Order: sequence, then C-alpha cells, then structure tokens
Amino acid sequence: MTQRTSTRTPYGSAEFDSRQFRTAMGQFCTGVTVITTLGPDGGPVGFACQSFAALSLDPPLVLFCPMKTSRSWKVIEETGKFCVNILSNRQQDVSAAFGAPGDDKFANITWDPSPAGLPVIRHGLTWVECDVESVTDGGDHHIVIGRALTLGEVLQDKPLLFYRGGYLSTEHPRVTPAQAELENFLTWTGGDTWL
Ligand SMILES: Cc1cc2nc3c(=O)[nH]c(=O)nc-3n(C[C@H](O)[C@H](O)[C@H](O)COP(=O)(O)OP(=O)(O)OC[C@H]3O[C@@H](n4cnc5c(N)ncnc54)[C@H](O)[C@@H]3O)c2cc1C
Ligand SMILES: NC(=O)c1ccc[n+]([C@@H]2O[C@H](COP(=O)([O-])OP(=O)(O)OC[C@H]3O[C@@H](n4cnc5c(N)ncnc54)[C@H](O)[C@@H]3O)[C@@H](O)[C@H]2O)c1
Repeated sequence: MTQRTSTRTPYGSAEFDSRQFRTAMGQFCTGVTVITTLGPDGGPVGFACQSFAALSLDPPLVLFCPMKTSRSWKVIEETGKFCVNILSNRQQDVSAAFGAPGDDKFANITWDPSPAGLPVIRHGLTWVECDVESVTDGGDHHIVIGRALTLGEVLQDKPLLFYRGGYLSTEHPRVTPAQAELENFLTWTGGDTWL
C-alpha cells in the first residue's frame, strides 16, 4: 500500500518554500508547448510553456501564463499575436532550447511561417495561431487569453509530457479491431457498393 503523507505548510510560514510548492505542482502532468511570435524587427522569439489550456469553444479561446519578467512576452505584447506549438515526444531538445534563457533560441530550429508569419516549429503535433484578447494579473505571471485564428494540421505522433520536473512519453491509446472497423466505415470514400 502507498504511504500517504500530509503536511500543513501555509504560505508565509517558515516551512513553506517554493521547492515544496514545485514538488506538489509537479505531480500534475501536462503537455509542453512553445509559444512563439515574430518581433517587429523580423526576429523570431519564443519560450517553453506548460501553463497552456483550451479555454472556450465559442468563441475559440486559449490561455497561457508567461512570467512577468519574460522577454518573449514583451514582444508578444507588442505584436498582439502568438502561435502555440504543441510539441511531440521527439522534441525534448526543442523544449530544452526554449525552456532556458538565451539570446538565440531559434539557432538550431527549423520553422515555417504561419499565415500571419509567426514561427511554426517543424515536427510539432499541431499549432494554433492567435490574437491576444486580454491579459490578467496572475501573481508573478500574466494570464494571457488568446483568440484562435488559424489551426495547423495534426501530426499523428505522441505528445511530449512534463511530469515531476522531467519528460515522459506515452503510447497512443490502443485501437481495437471494432474501433478500426468503425473508423474505416466513417472515412470510406468509395461508392455505395454494399447496397
Ligand atoms: C517544460 C517547461 C515548461 C515551462 N512552462 C513555463 C510556463 O508555463 N510559463 C513560464 O513563464 N515559463 C515556463 N517555463 C520556463 C520558460 O520556458 C523559461 O524561463 C524561458 O527561458 C522563458 O523564456 P522567455 O523568452 O519568456 O524569457 P527569458 O527572456 O528567457 O527570461 C527568463 C528569465 O531569465 C532572466 N534572464 C534573461 N536573460 C538572462 C541572462 N542573460 N542572464 C540571467 N538571467 C536572464 C529573465 O529576467 C527572466 O527572469 C517552462 C520551462 C520548461 C522547460
Ligand atoms: N509556470 C512556469 O513559469 C514554469 C512551469 C514549469 C517550469 N518552469 C521553469 O522551468 C525550469 C525547469 O523546471 P524544473 O524541471 O526545475 O521543474 P520544477 O520542479 O521547478 O517544476 C515542477 C512544477 O512546478 C511548477 N513551477 C515551476 N516553476 C514555476 C514557476 N516559476 N511558476 C509557476 N509554477 C512553477 C510547474 O507546475 C512545474 O511543473 C525551472 O526554472 C522552472 O521555474 C516554469
């Protein structure tokens, strides 16, 4: 049986420290994105971001939370546009490159422009191009809400996962023969030969 531990460490008490908070938050497994934009000087910028979520379907909204000290955020704020690149499990190196301060995070990155010219990093699972809709205070972060404008194609690959401060991969859910048959039926483009 797994042993449970219970600690009461209210914020402000001597026992509460950021390491404890990170350890607790690290139990929540997320995907990894890289949020990019193109600066007014034409240079691409971006940062690794796990605080991303789909927010609303109608209208189609997403959110992400950059640190207030983020230099990438300053550029996104200026341009009012960003692109969310959802990483595949082949892109740990991409996450590492964009997850640490650096002056040229795009040095070894291949990308193509989205319809609005924003960086779409190659081999991601998909991407979403957005306009900044609103910005709310979130402690030492901003909570940025964006309106989705254009969606990229979806690549059939596994996601990159971030869990307990490290990377994980997962298998695709197994497709049962019955599900495969249903999928074939629903996507059949031939004539109605069975009638
Ligand atoms: C898997 C993963 C998920 C992450 N999720 C998030 C997230 O959800 N939100 C988030 O905000 N961050 C997140 N990060 C961290 C973020 O990607 C990094 O902090 C990244 O460097 C931010 O890039 P930036 O361009 O936004 O900011 P940067 O300009 O790189 O600045 C980041 C910090 O470094 C300082 N800094 C900048 N340049 C230097 C320098 N030359 N010397 C010393 N310090 C410097 C800045 O003042 C700032 O405090 C994540 C990282 C990883 C690996
Ligand atoms: N939201 C964020 O700003 C965020 C999220 C993840 C990682 N990071 C940064 O990326 C680097 C690598 O992280 P790690 O491997 O040491 O993992 P870690 O053990 O620091 O992170 C574990 C968990 O704590 C939370 N967290 C960490 N830093 C945070 C921050 N500044 N603000 C809010 N939540 C935070 C996240 O939920 C993360 O999954 C660190 O510098 C970390 O600060 C930042």
